[in-house]
Amino acid sequence: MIELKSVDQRYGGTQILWDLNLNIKKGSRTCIMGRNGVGKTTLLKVIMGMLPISGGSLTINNKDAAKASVEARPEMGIGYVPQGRHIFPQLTVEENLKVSLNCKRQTSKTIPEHVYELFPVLKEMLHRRGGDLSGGQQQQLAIGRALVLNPEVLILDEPNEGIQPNIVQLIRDVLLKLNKEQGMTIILVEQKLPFARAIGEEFILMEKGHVMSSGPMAQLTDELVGQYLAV
Ligand SMILES: Nc1ncnc2c1ncn2[C@@H]1O[C@H](COP(=O)(O)OP(=O)(O)OP(=O)(O)O)[C@@H](O)[C@H]1O
Repeated sequence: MIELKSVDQRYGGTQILWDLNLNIKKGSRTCIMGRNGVGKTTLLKVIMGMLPISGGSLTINNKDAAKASVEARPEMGIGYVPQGRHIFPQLTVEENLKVSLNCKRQTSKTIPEHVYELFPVLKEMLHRRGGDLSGGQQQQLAIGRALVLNPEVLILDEPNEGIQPNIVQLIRDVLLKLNKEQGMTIILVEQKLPFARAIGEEFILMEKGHVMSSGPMAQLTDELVGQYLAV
């Protein structure tokens, strides 16, 4: 459902992504891995339409998405949880969640109850300012905000950075539930191997803007880990 063919991307004169090919299937769980600075976030931003590509093609549900703006992504059924969460600190939890309701895809003007069922703390803290929440609560808010639009694909950039273990477990359980019960496609950038193995059915290993290896998670050998992930 998301396909990249020979994609190149540049920041000014510096090429970051090189001849990148990727085919994300509907209902799959894919984990993108690699050391710091290899281009994982850049790849997600390309899929999100936040960065233009300088070569190749990007299609979403067989439609050319290379020139479609980031604002068009929710209508295409894509939800995004950025690195660093990017919640609005001055707005309440409820107001943060309602930000998504302004999007055209959303016909209802209320927050779907399942968001609170998945993350009960959001209901408890509905009137608390986003900036006053803990890191783990903010991450639940960031994921909840993306889920308000009932996306078909959920893209997450290192959701566990600086999060305590019980919340990491909750996020893992929520992602697996969304995938298994709703068939939601999950694309995850993750550096921590146990979490990547728990979520990913497929892996993609990147280095210096290239995909070096990909396949079923069972084929992610210690040798590949040593070569492309260990620091
Ligand atoms: N706005 C920018 N302008 C120029 N170069 C950038 C910009 N953003 C990122 N880069 C460079 O692009 C490369 C890839 O960065 P990117 O953030 O995609 O890597 P990453 O694999 O997600 O790293 P991390 O795990 O640290 O988040 C890095 O060399 C980075 O310095």
